[in-house]
Amino acid sequence: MAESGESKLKLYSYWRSSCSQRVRIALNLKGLDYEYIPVNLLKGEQKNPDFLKLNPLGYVPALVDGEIVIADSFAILMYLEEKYPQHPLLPSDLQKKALNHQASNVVCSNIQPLQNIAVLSHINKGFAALEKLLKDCAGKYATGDEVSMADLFIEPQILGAIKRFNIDMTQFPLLSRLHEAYSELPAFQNAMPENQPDAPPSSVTS
Ligand SMILES: N[C@@H](CCC(=O)N[C@@H](CS)C(=O)NCC(=O)O)C(=O)O
Repeated sequence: MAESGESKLKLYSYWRSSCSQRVRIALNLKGLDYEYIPVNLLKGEQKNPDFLKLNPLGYVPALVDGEIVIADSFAILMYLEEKYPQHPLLPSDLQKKALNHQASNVVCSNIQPLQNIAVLSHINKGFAALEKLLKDCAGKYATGDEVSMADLFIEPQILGAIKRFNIDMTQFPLLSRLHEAYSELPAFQNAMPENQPDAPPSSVTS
């Protein structure tokens, strides 16, 4: 909820953007009301001069909180984490916290930027690394039995891999199990691409 005297958070998002989806999950988990502002990447709206004022790189997501503008999902999540400590995304245990940072960065740096047809093999490599990284610490979720930051990075990437790139996730049993667990959580369900206001009707079955 917006605190009194504060304007409502605004999220510039694209329904199918995994980077935007991470932030949507965080906003949902923390129970924060926000205005959804669609940016149609296929129409090139991320390159509109008005949007470039928010993020000169021309990427979604971007979060606007009053006078504060933050682009880049990682920076947004850190901001939300500090300003709205409810439902912490980072465990207090230092090792698990570091593991969350590491897993998040595997997605951020080694999977998502490479997510196009020519480089699908990099996605498989990143998923294989995540399987190894998490094998000794995963509980119901990536680093234990509570949802934490790594989960927010992992699920949109799995969804994208399945729905857009037809990657066979059975080769990644741990990630497949986590995917099942996420699919039962309302915060994750409500953040799904097809449940966003700018999703085309046909996306429900895609
Ligand atoms: N590191 C950035 C990456 C942002 C990013 O790559 N966003 C993609 C969508 S997931 C985008 O806006 N692409 C638009 C384009 O390539 O023109 C983040 O995590 O927010």
